[in-house]
Amino acid sequence: MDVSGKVFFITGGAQGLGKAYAEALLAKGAKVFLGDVDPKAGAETLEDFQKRFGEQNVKFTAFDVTDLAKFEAAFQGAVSGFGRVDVMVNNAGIMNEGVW
Ligand SMILES: NC(=O)c1ccc[n+]([C@@H]2O[C@H](COP(=O)([O-])OP(=O)(O)OC[C@H]3O[C@@H](n4cnc5c(N)ncnc54)[C@H](O)[C@@H]3O)[C@@H](O)[C@H]2O)c1
Ligand SMILES: CCCCC[C@H](O)/C=C/C=C\C=C\C=C\[C@@H](O)[C@@H](O)CCCC(=O)O
Repeated sequence: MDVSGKVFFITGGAQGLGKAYAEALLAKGAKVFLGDVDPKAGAETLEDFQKRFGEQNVKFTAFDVTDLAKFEAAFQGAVSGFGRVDVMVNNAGIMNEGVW
């Protein structure tokens, strides 16, 4: 699949699977908006990716996906900044393997 130039909005993108999806997509020429509730991890990931893939190709905003107003503001920011969102990756979530 050719993702070059496509815009991806990835929640929970500061670390783990969301970060890995973002890295793979950026390496293939996509543009990525990262959202995450963790501002420190998000800022670190943003700095790393902007250095490697270009400042204009990746953006980050800290927000909790359960806060609808913040979620909508971030999404509109991504649409305004990149011109559109092509693919939504609803990755943020909680997995409690320890209690299974
Ligand atoms: N890792 C696995 O083996 C596995 C398997 C099945 C499903 N999943 C699912 O995949 C997703 C990612 O898993 P992971 O292993 O990368 O987890 P992870 O904990 O490594 O990363 C999750 C990221 O989401 C962020 N996040 C958590 N709650 C948030 C919220 N309310 N709003 C915004 N950001 C939030 C965290 O800050 C973190 O950066 C989760 O939904 C998880 O349940 C993972
Ligand atoms: C060739 C043009 C390249 C332009 C690149 C441009 O810089 C890309 C920007 C991409 C996304 C920007 C998103 C910004 C989002 C924030 O404004 C938003 O999330 C803030 C929400 C604030 C709030 O109310 O919580």
